[in-house]
Order: sequence, then C-alpha cells, then structure tokens
Amino acid sequence: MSTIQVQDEQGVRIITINRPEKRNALSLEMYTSLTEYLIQGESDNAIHAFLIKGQADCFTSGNDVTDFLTNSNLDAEHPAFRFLFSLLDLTKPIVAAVTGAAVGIGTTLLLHCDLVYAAPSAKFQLPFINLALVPEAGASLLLPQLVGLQKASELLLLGESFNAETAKSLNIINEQISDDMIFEYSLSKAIKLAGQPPQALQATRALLRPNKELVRAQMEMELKEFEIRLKSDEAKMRFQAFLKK
Ligand SMILES: C/C=C/C(=O)SCCNC(=O)CCNC(=O)[C@H](O)C(C)(C)COP(=O)(O)OP(=O)(O)OC[C@H]1O[C@@H](n2cnc3c(N)ncnc32)[C@H](O)[C@@H]1OP(=O)(O)O
Repeated sequence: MSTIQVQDEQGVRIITINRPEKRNALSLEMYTSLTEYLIQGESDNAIHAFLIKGQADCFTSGNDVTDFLTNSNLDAEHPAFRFLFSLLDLTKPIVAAVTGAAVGIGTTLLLHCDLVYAAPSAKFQLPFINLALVPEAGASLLLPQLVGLQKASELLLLGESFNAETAKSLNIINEQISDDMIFEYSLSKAIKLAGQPPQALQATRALLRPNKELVRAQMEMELKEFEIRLKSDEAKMRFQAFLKK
C-alpha cells in the first residue's frame, strides 16, 4: 500500500497520508510524492481544489526523525522544503482534515491551507524547540500574524501540544467537526470550493495572500537556520533520545 494515496473526486484531489505504523511520519519519498501530486493537480484543468488528510487516528507526526539524523544537508531542493515551497506556490485552494496527531510540519502546513477542519481527537504541536530546531513553512511569520506575537511565542518557545478547541480559539482551524463526520464534511467543503468559478476562486485566494513573497523570504531564512540547527549536537541528541524511546 502506498504511503501517499491519491484519488480525484468531483474536481477535488484527495491526498491521504498513509504510514500508520510510524504515525504518518513523512519520509523523503513521501514528501516527493506529495509535491508531485500537488504539482500535477495544479496543472490539471479537471482539479479545482485539494483535500489533505491522514487516517482516522493520525494526521501526521511530522518529519521522519530518522531522516533528520541521516540527511542534514538542506537546500530548497530538499524534498521537505520542495514540498513547502510547492504549497506556497499553489494557486488552487487546499482543505485540511485533521484527526489525531498533527506535529511539526503537520501543524505548520495548515498555515498554507484555506480551510482547516479538526476533530476532537486532533492534537497539534510545534515541537521544533524541543528538538533544538527552528520553525519552518514560514511559521515564524505566519503564526504571529494569525495568533499574535505572545501566543506564537508560547507555541514555538514552549513547544507544548494543544487541542482542537484551542486551535479554534486561535483561528488555526475553521471549525471542530466530530471524528465520525470530519472526512465527509471536509470533502463536501472541498467539492463546494471546486464548484466555484475557478478564475475568481484563484484570484480571490491570491488577494487573500498579498505577502506571499515575504513568506517566501522568511521560509528561505528559516531553511538556512534549520540546516544549522539540524547539524548541531544538541539537535542530534534530541533525535536520538526520541528514537531510543
Ligand atoms: C521539516 C519538518 C519538521 C518537523 O516536522 S519537526 C517534528 C518531528 N516530529 C516529532 O518530533 C514527533 C515525534 N512523534 C511523537 O511525538 C509521537 O510519536 C506522537 C505524539 C506523534 C504519537 O505518539 P504515540 O501514539 O505514543 O506513538 P509512538 O509510540 O511515539 O510512535 C509509534 C511509532 O512511530 C514512530 N514515530 C512516530 N513519530 C515519528 C517521527 N516523526 N519520525 C519517525 N518515527 C516516528 C515511533 O518511533 C514508533 O515507532 P516504533 O513502533 O518502531 O517504536
């Protein structure tokens, strides 16, 4: 079974992260597949929106920590960062359905989505500091803009997990939807987006994101710092401690 599954339905490209035995940790190959499915969907005239989801009990536990240890050379062509830059450059809207763990990039990717729904089982976390890393995906710019500097500092400097109710109060998600209904509900919203006039939809989306180039510049700065941190002894110790657990 593929670790990234794709299915097109009524103008929506549904992308499912599927590596349950590792809590949907994203390997380099998985990032590459995600990017390819996004880029293909972007150029496919039959696709008008994306839906990203995991399994009922896990969205994604973020980057595969093993890859942090074995692959510490980063540039914009690194699969994780290619994925993030491809998210930034999408012109078609993205819906996310969050169930269970949404850790690291599992939370930061949501900052690039247009509609985010989360179930009561959702557990968000930005644990970069706990791993001796720094944020990515432009989160160091997008998060303070969304939730305010004090709250963003709390989430990024303490690295504690938070639930869907908190995520809703911070506007990180649109709505909390029951675990039973979340995939159906999120798909119905994605289908609704896909039925909107496509050019106006994309133009509206672009207007809602006037600081795209600023976000890109921030992502480039984060990438440089992330690479330095990734190679540090303090980070390597944290990765090894997690994997030994
Ligand atoms: C550029 C991007 C940056 C980032 O995304 S930074 C964030 C990196 N991610 C993390 O630090 C999260 C690490 N994972 C966790 O904290 C926990 O897991 C969860 C809270 C997500 C789930 O906890 P529980 O339900 O108790 O599961 P379990 O026993 O910890 O994990 C089950 C198996 O999955 C492997 N695993 C989980 N997450 C990752 C990961 N991110 N990278 C590699 N492996 C992972 C474990 O090791 C274990 O494996 P085995 O069964 O073989 O012992």
